[in-house]
Amino acid sequence: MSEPRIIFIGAGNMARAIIAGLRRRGIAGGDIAVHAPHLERREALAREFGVISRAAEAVPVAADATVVYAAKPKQIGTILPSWRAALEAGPGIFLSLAAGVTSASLKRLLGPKVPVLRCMPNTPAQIGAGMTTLYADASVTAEQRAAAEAILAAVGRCLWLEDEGLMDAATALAGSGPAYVLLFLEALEDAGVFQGLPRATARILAQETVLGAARLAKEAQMAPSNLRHQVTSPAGTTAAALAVWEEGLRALAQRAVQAAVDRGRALAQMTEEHNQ
Ligand SMILES: NC(=O)C1=CN([C@@H]2O[C@H](COP(=O)(O)OP(=O)(O)OC[C@H]3O[C@@H](n4cnc5c(N)ncnc54)[C@H](OP(=O)(O)O)[C@@H]3O)[C@@H](O)[C@H]2O)C=CC1
Ligand SMILES: O=C(O)[C@@H]1CCC=N1
Repeated sequence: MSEPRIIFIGAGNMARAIIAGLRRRGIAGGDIAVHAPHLERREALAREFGVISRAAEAVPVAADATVVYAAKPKQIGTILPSWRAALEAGPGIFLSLAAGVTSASLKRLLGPKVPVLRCMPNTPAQIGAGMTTLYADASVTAEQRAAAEAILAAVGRCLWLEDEGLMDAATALAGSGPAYVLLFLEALEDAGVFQGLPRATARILAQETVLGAARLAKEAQMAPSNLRHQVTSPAGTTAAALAVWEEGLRALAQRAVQAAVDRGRALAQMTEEHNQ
């Protein structure tokens, strides 16, 4: 049997989502290996997707392999050094999902020879509706970028950032973003229940409205403000509600995204200090 070409370090939520996408795209289970400490977690992936389950320890990898880091950012300094020799041996690439961990940090851990790429997917990847930003510096070739993008394209849309400094903002907007939208959904559902709608009805109304508005914004190719004006009759119900939202929503969005950016930078700093 040939060696797997896509090797996951970590068998958690994001690894599972991406593996599911790769299998949907027709990548063979035998082309994918998963390394993680807990037998049950990685064996569950092996049963469900036919991938190769392996202990956490590093092993030599195929020359054209992509090693995907899908364990937690704070563990990166202890996990990566053992993979350095395997990665340095071949022309394979290293693709990190770790929030906040910079290319410079990764290169310090893996050495200057290993092509390092970063990405920031999000949890709608579980259903193939993910939004991933990617970054690689100028030393990474077009073929290496394409190999990384092919993996993330299996779970949704991909966008490249030219400036690594913007990865923190992308993480705060799209990486964490599903949680903001889900909180909004929950709040709308509760507000509907407060007005007397049955819970199940309020949930359907909230879900379909958020989904429909997001699709409209994407497909109509108009600014959200123009589409909002279409809903807003003079002195009508929408105008009354919007006046309340405007009391705080924009300022809250700014503060929330800023808090995520600040936290990302603090975590990166802690990871950096931990790795020195
Ligand atoms: N969750 C999210 O919304 C997003 C997360 N990310 C990033 O993705 C990465 C993974 O996050 P997520 O999937 O949520 O995390 P999880 O906690 O679900 O998964 C982490 C995995 O790492 C494994 N692990 C722990 N130690 C080792 C080791 N020594 N070697 C190999 N694997 C190990 C764990 O193994 P075991 O199962 O055996 O315990 C677990 O499977 C993080 O870096 C995060 O920043 C990026 C975008 C969005
Ligand atoms: O909350 C976190 O730190 C990770 C990164 C983006 C989404 N989840």
